[in-house]
Amino acid sequence: MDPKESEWVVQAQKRAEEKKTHVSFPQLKYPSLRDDFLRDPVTWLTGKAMDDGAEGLWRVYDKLYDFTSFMKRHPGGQEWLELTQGTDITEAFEAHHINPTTAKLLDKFYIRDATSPRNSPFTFKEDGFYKTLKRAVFEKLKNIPEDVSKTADRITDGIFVSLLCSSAMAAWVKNYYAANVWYIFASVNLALLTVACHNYIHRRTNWRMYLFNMSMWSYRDFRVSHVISHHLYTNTLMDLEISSLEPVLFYNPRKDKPLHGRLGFITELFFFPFVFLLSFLKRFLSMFLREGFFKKHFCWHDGICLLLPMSMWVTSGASVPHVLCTWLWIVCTGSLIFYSIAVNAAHHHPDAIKDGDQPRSVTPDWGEHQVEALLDRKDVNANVFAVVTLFGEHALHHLFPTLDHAVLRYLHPIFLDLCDKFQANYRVSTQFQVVIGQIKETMRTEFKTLD
Ligand code: HEM
Repeated sequence: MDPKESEWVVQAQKRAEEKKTHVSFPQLKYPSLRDDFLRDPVTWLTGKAMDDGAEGLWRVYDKLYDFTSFMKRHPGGQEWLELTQGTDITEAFEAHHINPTTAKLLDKFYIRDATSPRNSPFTFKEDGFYKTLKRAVFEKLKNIPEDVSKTADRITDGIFVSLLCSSAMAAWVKNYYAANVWYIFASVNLALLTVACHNYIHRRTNWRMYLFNMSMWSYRDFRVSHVISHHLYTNTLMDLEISSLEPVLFYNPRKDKPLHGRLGFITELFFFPFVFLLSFLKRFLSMFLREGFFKKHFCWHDGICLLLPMSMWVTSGASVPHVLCTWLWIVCTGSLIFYSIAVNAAHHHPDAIKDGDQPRSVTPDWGEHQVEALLDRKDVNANVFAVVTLFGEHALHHLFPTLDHAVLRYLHPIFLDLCDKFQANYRVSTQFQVVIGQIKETMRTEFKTLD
């Protein structure tokens, strides 16, 4: 039986302090290496492998598979299987394959049964919300015109060209005020390009995902911290995006240190402008602290960020120090804009469930949990440009991350129908309300009960 409201708060507080289990899902142990100093993708994957019982193979539900021979042939790209070896990929497998025939391939690679229970609270029942929705979406996709996704491609390419032109102008013009206007415009372009490229990182290998690295971030790191972690274990203790922000005090979902919540809003302001730079520096720090890290985790595409200062230098003819200085300003301001968009997108709101809050079930349907862990914004969803550049259509994007953002609007009728039928807790708000909610959430110091 669910504990009463007052009992929940006491129990949850105790669990948060002990750090032996999740707070909302006490059947799961506290994630290994979660509080490691670096909290980077490598630590996260290592900790997950320690907890998942995959024995160096890949785990899907309670079976272990060896996909080594399949990795190079995987239609979604080798990288997905390379990154997840040794872990439980049930959520990743379910969320990334809409075609029901994909599951039939698993048998070919079966090795043995797992010996420990799954380290995840989520379920995927055949007659549950997510699987029912997935079947309906698979049928619906057959009737959506193929060129719909070209809109997002055009928007992304346009922003990329605009970034190259505006950053070159920022370095070229001599007038102080004109240079500032171009630099701010370039920063906005960089932030919007980073968000737009996120649309491509979730999918099979494609060239636009590499443009994400123009920000100095790594799309490969993001595939772990965002795609495999945040998207699949949203707002739980296994959500790396949340845990990696905790040390900078901006946000403390566990509310076990209330002061963090209050300081959060102030520290955000100091932290946001440097996020791209900090993540770049953190990768270098990891390189020195981890044996073999460079070989395994640095790739040619980590150099893509240098294309921006190089193109500015070539096209503007300005001096190298001037180009570098302008570029750093663009990167820092772009970072501030990107983070302002990201934290005000969907999840950081008192109405979105987080670890510590009382769940409706300790073994929820995965899709229902996704819907509970976010709020959609109707004003953003009304416009395709806003959807692509402001993390719009957030609920459907979480549920079907491989679908182009521009396609998602066609799925609304069946999604709303099934939310109704399964009484999924889907909420729609406005961008303004979500910003206000984000500020309230940063100051929240209480666990939420079912009431
Ligand atoms: C970490 C786990 C995995 C991730 C993140 C992943 C990701 C992806 C992605 C992003 C796509 C492209 C989807 C699209 O363009 O619509 C894809 C396609 C595909 N993947 Fe995976 N995958 C994973 C594991 C597997 C496994 C274990 C198998 C087979 C046993 C598999 C078989 C396939 C197949 C057959 C397709 C093509 C599906 C289609 O086009 O309908 N994947 N995968």
